Amino acid sequence: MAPPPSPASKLRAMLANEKEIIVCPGVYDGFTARLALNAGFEVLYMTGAGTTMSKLGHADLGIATQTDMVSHASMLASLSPSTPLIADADTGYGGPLKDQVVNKRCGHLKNKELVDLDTWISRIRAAVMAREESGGDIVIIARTDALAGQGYEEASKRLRAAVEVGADVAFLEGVRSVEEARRFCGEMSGVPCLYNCVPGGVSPVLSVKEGRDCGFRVVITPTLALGAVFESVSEAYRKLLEEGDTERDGVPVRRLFESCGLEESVEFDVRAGGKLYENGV
Ligand SMILES: C[C@](O)(C(=O)O)[C@H](CC(=O)O)C(=O)O
Repeated sequence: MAPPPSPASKLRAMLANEKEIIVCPGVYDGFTARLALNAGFEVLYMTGAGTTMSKLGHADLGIATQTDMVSHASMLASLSPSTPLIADADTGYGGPLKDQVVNKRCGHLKNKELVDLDTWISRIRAAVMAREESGGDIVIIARTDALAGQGYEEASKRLRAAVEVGADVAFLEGVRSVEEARRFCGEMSGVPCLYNCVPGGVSPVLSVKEGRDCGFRVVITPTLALGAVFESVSEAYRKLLEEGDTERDGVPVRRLFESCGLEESVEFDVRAGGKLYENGV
């Protein structure tokens, strides 16, 4: 029997289908990844900002290390090994990928500093070489932050150069208008383009349909889950502190565990001959 396709080749096949727009919910921990999988998403996006906030409790200022990102991505990928995971690799930590200085910041903050084109391209090339040497087929997404400080022409030149050395997808960070978005997708002539949808950032918030109409092939929503948790958890904590409300109608704990694979884990153990859970949990 042929081995199942790798998640990377699944993502490649989705990218090859020009009619398709790949919608990637931002996930920042195992729980949000489970919720996204349970909802039925076919591709997940591990946000670096969310990883830094959830794992380290800090803002997106280049505080997370390569080890933080790799361990987080490995954990998320393990929850559904057949599901493609797009993982933020920031500036590559001394190697690839985005073109900010290593002390990067969220692309929607001010006064970003960039490395020069040659330095950035060597980062992308390093990722491409690592892919070749590993015999893998991961999809490399090149992101430039040049739009804010250096303008459209420079940003577009950088992305073209990145594609020339082997990047698969172009990510123009901080697109400023729908017109710019359309122009960019049109001019990248066939190279799949990614849209970063961040409320309160510098880019318009586009629906999936609007993103598709502009010509984007991939949409990521890095802060979607963070925003939802921010609102609802802040309110639940406020109610507990100020009103002593302990959530009488809260989500039953079993349902929470079930959302994270309770039944599958028990079933796996019983099938392996384990006795611990044979009478149920
Ligand atoms: C895409 C991004 O790099 C991320 O960490 O997911 C961030 C998202 C954000 O902070 O809103 C970005 O720099 O845009």
